[in-house]
Amino acid sequence: MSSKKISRKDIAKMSLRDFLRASREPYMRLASYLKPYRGRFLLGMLCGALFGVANGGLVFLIRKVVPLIFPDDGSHTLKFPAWMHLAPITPGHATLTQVILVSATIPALMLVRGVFSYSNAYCMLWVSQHVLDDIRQSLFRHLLSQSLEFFNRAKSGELVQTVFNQTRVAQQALTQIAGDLVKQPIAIISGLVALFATDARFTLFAFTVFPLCLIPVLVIGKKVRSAGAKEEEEAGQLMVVMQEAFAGVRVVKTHAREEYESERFNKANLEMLKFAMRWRKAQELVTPAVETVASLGIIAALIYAYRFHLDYGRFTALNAGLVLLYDPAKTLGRVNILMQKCLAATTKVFVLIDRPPAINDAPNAKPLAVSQGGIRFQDITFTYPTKDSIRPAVQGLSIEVPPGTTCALVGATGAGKSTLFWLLQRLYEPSAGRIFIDGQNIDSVTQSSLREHIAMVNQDTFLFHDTIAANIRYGRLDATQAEIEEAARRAHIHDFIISRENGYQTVIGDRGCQLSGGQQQRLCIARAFLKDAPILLLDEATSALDSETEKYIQEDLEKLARGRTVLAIAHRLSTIQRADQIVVLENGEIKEVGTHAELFAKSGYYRRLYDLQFNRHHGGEVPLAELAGVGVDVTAP
Ligand SMILES: Nc1ncnc2c1ncn2[C@@H]1O[C@H](COP(=O)(O)OP(=O)(O)OP(=O)(O)O)[C@@H](O)[C@H]1O
Repeated sequence: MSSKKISRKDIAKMSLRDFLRASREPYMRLASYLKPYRGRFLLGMLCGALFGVANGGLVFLIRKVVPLIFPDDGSHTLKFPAWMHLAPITPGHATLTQVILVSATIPALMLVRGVFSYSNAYCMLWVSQHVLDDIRQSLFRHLLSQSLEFFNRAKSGELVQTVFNQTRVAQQALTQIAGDLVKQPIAIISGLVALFATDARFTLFAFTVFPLCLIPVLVIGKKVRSAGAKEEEEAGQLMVVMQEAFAGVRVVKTHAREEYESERFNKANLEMLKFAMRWRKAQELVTPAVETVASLGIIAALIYAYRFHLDYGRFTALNAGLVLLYDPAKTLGRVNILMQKCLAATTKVFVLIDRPPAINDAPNAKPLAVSQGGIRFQDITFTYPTKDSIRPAVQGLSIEVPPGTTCALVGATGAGKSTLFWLLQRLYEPSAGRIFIDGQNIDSVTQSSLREHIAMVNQDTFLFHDTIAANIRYGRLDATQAEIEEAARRAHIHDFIISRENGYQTVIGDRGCQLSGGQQQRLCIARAFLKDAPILLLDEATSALDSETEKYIQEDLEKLARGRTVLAIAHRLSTIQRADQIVVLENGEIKEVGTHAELFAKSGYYRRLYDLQFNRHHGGEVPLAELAGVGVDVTAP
């Protein structure tokens, strides 16, 4: 089933009937989430219905009890069923005990009605929280299954808003509306039955006014549709601003842009406030408008009582009935408004849930079986699926990396080196060509098994706001503490960890911000040691670490690379010199392939890179990227 996206403009233009028709599909989808909880949901509905019936019962009861106190209103002796063994009560001659006993039935029925109301609310809340949990989970899981391309385009703040907030609004739609649509109409019907049974003519007379009460609901309802949807949209924008400011707080601070960010936040906040106010104002207007129109009914009732000499007991019961009808009628009026707001949220949630992931496992996909770890790129061409991609990031590229060897990728910035990493992990699909690992086409194996066999250490380390142990364990979730410590030892970070007061249980802050750059990289290396994958993707750091740390990390990486098939984006000549094969890339195509000695002897592009380094620096190692990327035209003869 798919959800067609309905724009705000469409919603604003729709008539109520069209709107209800369009909104049926998301509600049917929502209702399908109720299936596992239908027992409790139905119980909640039943309690709601019994609450409604109790409403009418109260009118009957008042009608019976009040005349006992007022003897001259023409009512008859109150007789009880024989099995109750109670003496009849004659109006005006009831004893105090009898009055107390009979009057006590009103609070007793109120209590029963209250229990039904509470049980209804409790069941609906319970069901709604579980439904919310399920919708959130399936949405979150589904979002994570989307390709990298999806996340490149999506604003993470908006995603957070949809997963957290829109699902909540959708859940309210389901339970509050489903609950009220049964409870309130039954309360109204039972109230009406009691009113008609008490005095049909009075009820008809009073209800000449009732249809008028619907007018404000319909008029105002139309106005709030767009405001409700727009408020949700603006809330998404607010989340985007917040998320970016917090995630990029270092950039914000180092540029002293706190004021600027506050302004952005303020602007988004005011926009949201504008629509929130519009929505709330309309919602709040419904009640007084309905009440004002309904008060006209009082005139009708009083005229009727005067004209037809209504007795006091009957008059009290009828008025109680009208009062008891008011709340359900008001709630039903609000349900209409709530439905309008919920539709936008529900549609948004299902549009995301229905979005198929760009990359799926083949129907008969098997787990990848790696015996040696040989990699082969065969005639690969790939263009990023963005509107402004004018040329392929990688074109007609073939590379063979024999098992257990290291292949260094060299080239200027934007040459396509990282793209090869993403393609090998099947985070993007090439438009032409195939990639094999140990002879198995990677699109014929499961994505999870493929990624289990590949470890990646890159310069853009990401650590979670969690303990050191948990961050290392991310490499292999079933690792024991001893294995985690062993990995940390091999990455030369164990001593540092145990020197901390809480050792492996030290929490390292957002993105590991309480650690230095070198420590963060070592944790990532430890993670890769723990993963122990046969294929290693290595993106060497270009960021300035002090030379000693750099040297140690280089040693750690060499140790990590031993016995594995390595594809390395090499920024250091020492790595390149040791590589079994160097692939020099330019604009997504292979320029040269060979060992360091072969390429050096060729006097080509690679030789220029090399010479440039030594001519400028007279020895000492500097990152190749510095030459290839930043301001140095390595292609110049
Ligand atoms: N997500 C993306 N969407 C669109 N184009 C992209 C995307 N990522 C990279 N590109 C483009 O693809 C080309 C190759 O990029 P890639 O990241 O592979 O280069 P690189 O050689 O790794 O560069 P660097 O050394 O600077 O990291 C570049 O022109 C880049 O602009």
